[in-house]
Amino acid sequence: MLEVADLRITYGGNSGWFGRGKAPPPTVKNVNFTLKAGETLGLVGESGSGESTTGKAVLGLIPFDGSVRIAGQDVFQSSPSIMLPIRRAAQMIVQDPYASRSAHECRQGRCGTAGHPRHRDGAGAQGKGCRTSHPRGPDGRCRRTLSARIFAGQRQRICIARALALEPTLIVADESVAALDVSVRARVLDLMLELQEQMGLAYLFVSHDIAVIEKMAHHVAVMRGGEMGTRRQVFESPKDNYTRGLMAAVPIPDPRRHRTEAKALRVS
Ligand SMILES: Nc1ncnc2c1ncn2[C@@H]1O[C@H](COP(=O)(O)OP(=O)(O)OP(=O)(O)O)[C@@H](O)[C@H]1O
Repeated sequence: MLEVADLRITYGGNSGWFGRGKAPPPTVKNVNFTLKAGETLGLVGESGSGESTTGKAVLGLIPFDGSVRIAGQDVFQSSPSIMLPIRRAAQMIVQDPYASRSAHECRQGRCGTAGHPRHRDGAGAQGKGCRTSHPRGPDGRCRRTLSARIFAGQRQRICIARALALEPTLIVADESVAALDVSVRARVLDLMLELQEQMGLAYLFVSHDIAVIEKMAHHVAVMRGGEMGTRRQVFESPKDNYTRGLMAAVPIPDPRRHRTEAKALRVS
């Protein structure tokens, strides 16, 4: 579904007076991974290590060096006629459900529609979007509600619905549940897993929340450190020091385990 090879991204490539200054260092370099249909790759790393940048490059939203292929087609080098279905097949679920909705959009019945008008097939896409945002609720309820009055979980489901309205096969989910409280987050993640099973979706899942990655990902790639493997390999027996440090920084919500581990650290 997705092949990324030797990805390199530099922001502000031409710096200085007429671009003659020293080029800034790349934000992302040497990134390689693949993602199969129906699977999730969790992209983790400390803040600023370039996961979001990588997600944007995968969708062709920012320029990059190297190669990104979706369903075998090069994201930048294919002709527009080849790219149109590929752009429809790869969608993003954004990080902030509050920033992504205007207060009146839902009332106007546009909350379930998505993408560039060229991608839409009118009422079909809109109806599908609304059904997806309310899989267990009455059809089209969101059309009558101001989005300012929709609660966070519902908003995030609308973001998911927008991404799904074009029937994508690949979704880049960039901190998609970061703005949600714990119980709503769990419900949205369950919904995403359910949709993955039903639609065979591939997710590139970017999150700083290791617990979210542990729940969602089949494979995990660590930015900066570069370790990659199955969820089990990376979480249970990380080989790289950077990954071990990243895992050790995750707070343990069990005070008894925390005390035992702290004691063990003091003894050693
Ligand atoms: N448009 C931009 N122009 C210049 N620099 C940018 C731009 N977007 C991001 N950066 C810089 O690139 C680096 C990586 O940003 P990115 O958002 O990809 O990181 P991240 O690991 O996803 O972290 P976070 O989740 O905290 O945003 C950061 O230092 C950031 O300041």
